[in-house]
Order: sequence, then structure tokens, then C-alpha cells
Amino acid sequence: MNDTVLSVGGASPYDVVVGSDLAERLPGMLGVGVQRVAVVFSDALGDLVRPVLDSLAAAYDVMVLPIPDGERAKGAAVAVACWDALGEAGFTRSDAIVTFGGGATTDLGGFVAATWLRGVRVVHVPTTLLAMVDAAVGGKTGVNTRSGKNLVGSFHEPAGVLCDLATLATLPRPELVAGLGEVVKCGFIADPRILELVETTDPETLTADSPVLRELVERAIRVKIDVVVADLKETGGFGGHPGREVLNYGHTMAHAIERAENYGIRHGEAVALGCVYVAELASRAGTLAPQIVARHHAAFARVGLPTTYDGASFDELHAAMKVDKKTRGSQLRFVVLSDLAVPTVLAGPSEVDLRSAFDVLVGGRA
Ligand SMILES: NC(=O)c1ccc[n+]([C@@H]2O[C@H](COP(=O)([O-])OP(=O)(O)OC[C@H]3O[C@@H](n4cnc5c(N)ncnc54)[C@H](O)[C@@H]3O)[C@@H](O)[C@H]2O)c1
Ligand SMILES: O=C(O)C(=O)C[C@@H](O)[C@H](O)[C@H](O)COP(=O)(O)O
Ligand SMILES: [Zn+2]
Repeated sequence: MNDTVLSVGGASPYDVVVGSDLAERLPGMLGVGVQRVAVVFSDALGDLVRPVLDSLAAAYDVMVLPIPDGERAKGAAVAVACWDALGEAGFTRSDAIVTFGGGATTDLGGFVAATWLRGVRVVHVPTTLLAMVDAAVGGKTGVNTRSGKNLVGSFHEPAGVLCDLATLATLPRPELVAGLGEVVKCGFIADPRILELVETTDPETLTADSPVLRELVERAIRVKIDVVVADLKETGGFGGHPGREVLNYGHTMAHAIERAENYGIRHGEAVALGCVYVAELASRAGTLAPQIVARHHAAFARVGLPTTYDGASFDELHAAMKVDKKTRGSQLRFVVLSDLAVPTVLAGPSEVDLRSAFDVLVGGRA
């Protein structure tokens, strides 16, 4: 099947290519003048990185920057180790970084690219569903700190993104399902056709070679592109739309749960819980109709994601939510829906509503 090229406009335009066997496109995306390329990837991926290294070796001096797997990559110490390696190699502003892996790798590698010499070119080659539809696109990069998730970072747009669907063939099923969390999120905030596809497709058939999965990937990427082109740096929306904050739907609670679980829960799983939570919260605040709240529970559960949570206490999560980037002063702010694909911001919900929505998350829907 042909590759799909989705263009991201703005001051630094780039392409997101969706297809198969895309490694040969890398040199074209890196552009002219690059001599050295540092490839940031998790050791756990083993030989999967080989086609990327081979494609680069023909044209550049290639150095490898192996990093810890998963969320362990997203720490300041890993960034420091990468900066040291780049320094020792004499990496200059005409050199470039390629990231290969899931969202943790693209976030860390993107952050290193954003900060080394105040910014060098980066191309992302996401290898999880979640990184293809979300993390690799839009330029958000960052690391976690002891206080919470993604608290240090930068906006640094890639020079290109290669979503090679063939790489999903080796992705463990729970990781693919976690990626569907962000896809379903996009269905609720902007593209209800995504929900229809999810609701009418046997989730077991959503495999690397599935045309429906490909359509879901392309639709979710389009949602993200439309948002980041309008509000790259999350400075705000207009006409009542929350701007880029809309992509944070469900993330206030999701990030609190991830931190409380010491990152032992996948991001996409936490996003499913966070979206269910915020739908329940919106219903208590009077913005969302019960049938759309019910649709949240059903859609995430249908693809195999959790919709109930029995872990940290409300008080612990409430404290963690306060460091969310949408918070202003002591006021929590949530992206909520008033209808399908009609997002708005709910500022300062009552503690009664916050607790009562949490009770549903713990106890399940009656
Ligand atoms: N910057 C953004 O806009 C943005 C958006 C969404 C999520 N994120 C971040 O992304 C991270 C989550 O990303 P993720 O879900 O991709 O998890 P991940 O990066 O932790 O990867 C999950 C696991 O999949 C393995 N893996 C990756 N590709 C594989 C493949 N093709 N075959 C076999 N195994 C493979 C990895 O080694 C890892 O163990 C979180 O840190 C989240 O905060 C960032
Ligand atoms: O791209 C965005 O903007 C998002 O909010 C996408 C989220 O899915 C993603 O998890 C992001 O990393 C969260 O950003 P943060 O600003 O809350 O750290
Ligand atoms: Zn997310």
C-alpha cells in the first residue's frame, strides 16, 4: 500500500509519513548539510533498529546513544549522559539526532535534541502505536522529575516523523492496546468517526497489517496536527476552544495515577482512566450528557483498557494533580466535553464533584 504523507504546517513545516519499510526515507528527511547522526534508542529493541542504522550508515557518520527502556529513559540523568556523549563526539549544530522507539524514547531524545547547543535537528521514528499517533508529532519533549511527570521540557518540532506500521508487528499486545487509549481520546475530543470505527471493529483484528488500524492511526495524527498547527506552544485557543490543552484530555488524572503507581502503569492505560474520570466529572459539573459518559466507559473497555482503578487514594491523587501544567495558582483546570468533539475548560471544580467522580473510578459504573 502507498505511503500517506501528512504535512504539518507552521513556522517549521515537516511531514509525518505513514506506511511500511520507511527507513530509506531518513536521509531525505534529515535534509542537507548533516554529517553526523546520533541514534537514540532503547537497548531492549535489539535488532529492530538495524534497518535505521543501515540506512543512515550509507550517508553519515553514525553514533549510537542507547538509553534505558520505557519510562526509565525519561530522567535528567539520562539526558546528561546523552549530552556528555554528544560533547565527547564533538556533535555540532549541523549534525542531527534520530530517535527510534516508543514515546519515552521520542520524549527523551527530542529533549536532548531541543537542548543540545540550544537545538539540533531531530527526526522521530516511532515504533509504538502511541508514539506514532501522539508522542512523535507536535514537538512536546521532556523528562519527569521527583515531583511529577513531564515537568521539565521544551517544544522542539521534529524535521520529520516516520511511522513505519510494519514495526508494530513485534509490539506486545498490551502496548498496542495502550496506544489505542490516545486514539480513542482523539475520537472524543475531535473525530467521532474514530469512535464509530472502534465500536464496530473486533479489537482483536487491530493488528499491524489491519487497514482499520491504519485509518485510526491516520485519523488520530490528523487530529493532533490540526491542534498543534493552531496552538503549537499551548498558549491558548480561541472561540471557547481550549487550544492545545485539548490534547491533554484525561491527562490531569492520568499523570497523577502514573506518578502514584511509580510509572508501573502504561501511559495509555492511565489516559483511559483519566478520560473516564473527567467524563464523570463533566457530568457532575453539568456539561456532559449521561450517554456520552457511558460511551467513554464502553469505548475504552471495548479495546481492552482499564476503566476502574483501585490504587492510590483520592487525597494522594488530588495532591499530584496540583502540579499539572494546566493548573493556575491553586486552581485545578480540566479539559472537559460539553458534547462529542466539543471541548471546553472546567476551572476549579468543587472537591465534592472531584471526589464523587473518583468514587465511580474506584467502584465502577452502577
Ligand atoms: N510528547 C508527547 O506529545 C507525548 C504524547 C503522548 C505520550 N507521551 C509520552 O510517551 C510515553 C509513552 O510512550 P509508549 O506508550 O510508546 O511507551 P514506551 O516508550 O515506554 O514503550 C513501551 C514499550 O514498548 C517497547 N517497544 C517499543 N517499540 C517496540 C516494537 N516495535 N516492538 C517491540 N517492543 C517495542 C519498548 O521497548 C517499551 O518497553 C510516556 O512517557 C508519555 O508521557 C508523550
Ligand atoms: O501533545 C500534547 O499537547 C499532549 O498533551 C499530548 C498528550 O497525550 C501527551 O501525553 C503529553 O506528553 C502530555 O503533555 P503534558 O504537557 O501534560 O506533559
Ligand atoms: Zn498522552
